[in-house]
Amino acid sequence: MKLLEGKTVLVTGGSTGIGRAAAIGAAQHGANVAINYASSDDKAASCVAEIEALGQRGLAVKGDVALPESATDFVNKAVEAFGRVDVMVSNAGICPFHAFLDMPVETVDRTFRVNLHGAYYMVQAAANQMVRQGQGGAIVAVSSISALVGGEFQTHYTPTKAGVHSLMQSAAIALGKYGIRCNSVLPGTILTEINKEDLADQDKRDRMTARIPLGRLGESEDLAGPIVFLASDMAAYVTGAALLVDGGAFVNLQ
Ligand SMILES: NC(=O)C1=CN([C@@H]2O[C@H](COP(=O)(O)OP(=O)(O)OC[C@H]3O[C@@H](n4cnc5c(N)ncnc54)[C@H](O)[C@@H]3O)[C@@H](O)[C@H]2O)C=CC1
Ligand SMILES: C[C@H](O)[C@@H]1OC(=O)[C@H](O)[C@@H]1O
Repeated sequence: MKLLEGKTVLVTGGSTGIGRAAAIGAAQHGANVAINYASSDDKAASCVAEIEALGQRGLAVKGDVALPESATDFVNKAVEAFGRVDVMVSNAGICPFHAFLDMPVETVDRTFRVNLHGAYYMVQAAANQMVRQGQGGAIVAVSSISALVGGEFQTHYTPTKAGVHSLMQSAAIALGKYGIRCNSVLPGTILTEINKEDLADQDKRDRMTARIPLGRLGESEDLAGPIVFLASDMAAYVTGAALLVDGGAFVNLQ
């Protein structure tokens, strides 16, 4: 059963990792997919090729999510290509691990701008388009287990993920009257580029794995199903919710 047949799905940071898995998952479920990407034209092109190989239409739009104009540009180009926006997956993010006491101002600023401001502008631009269309829509933000728990080297990052989680709650209230649902997924530790260097430390990797009742770190594809579900009409009465996708790590105190 295809859950997103005929829908147009937009994904930020869609050329790699969780965003790419969401884009491909949406295409497997019958959606045309536009991805926003920051830098690598080759990775974006290969994602579009994968979407097209599934028989769907794909589009890649370059843009820094930290800039408000990237959001309107992304939405406008997707509408030009596909006629509408049904789903926004706000996923782009960075996590430059760093100690707290000597955290550079620029690192804090950039992390906030990409992860939180970027999500805000993208969600707002998509919501305005959905309101203009008058047929509702779905927004899924990629927050994190880090919205709920801290990290010694993530003092600049975890507040952005709590912020994204909170943004989905408030947007769910603001947009409910338009039939637009807003939810977040809260991934645990997923093996992607964002933590490749951090998890090269085998001790840390083993500690993270030991905390997970399902016995393994996550893969990007583990997020595709939950994101597609929240984007689909199967979740028609789900809004303002947050879905942990962490193999059980959060609940594992002892
Ligand atoms: N990997 C993990 O363990 C977890 C990741 N997350 C979140 O998942 C999201 C995706 O990250 P991953 O797939 O893990 O890593 P990733 O590094 O593969 O993906 C991040 C994507 O965002 C893009 N991006 C970064 N800055 C951007 C900008 N200014 N404008 C446009 N795109 C930009 C990157 O180019 C990349 O494609 C992030 O928001 C991250 O915080 C949340 C929880 C756990
Ligand atoms: C990048 C980290 O490995 C990852 O990011 C998150 O949001 C998770 O909490 C992990 O710490």
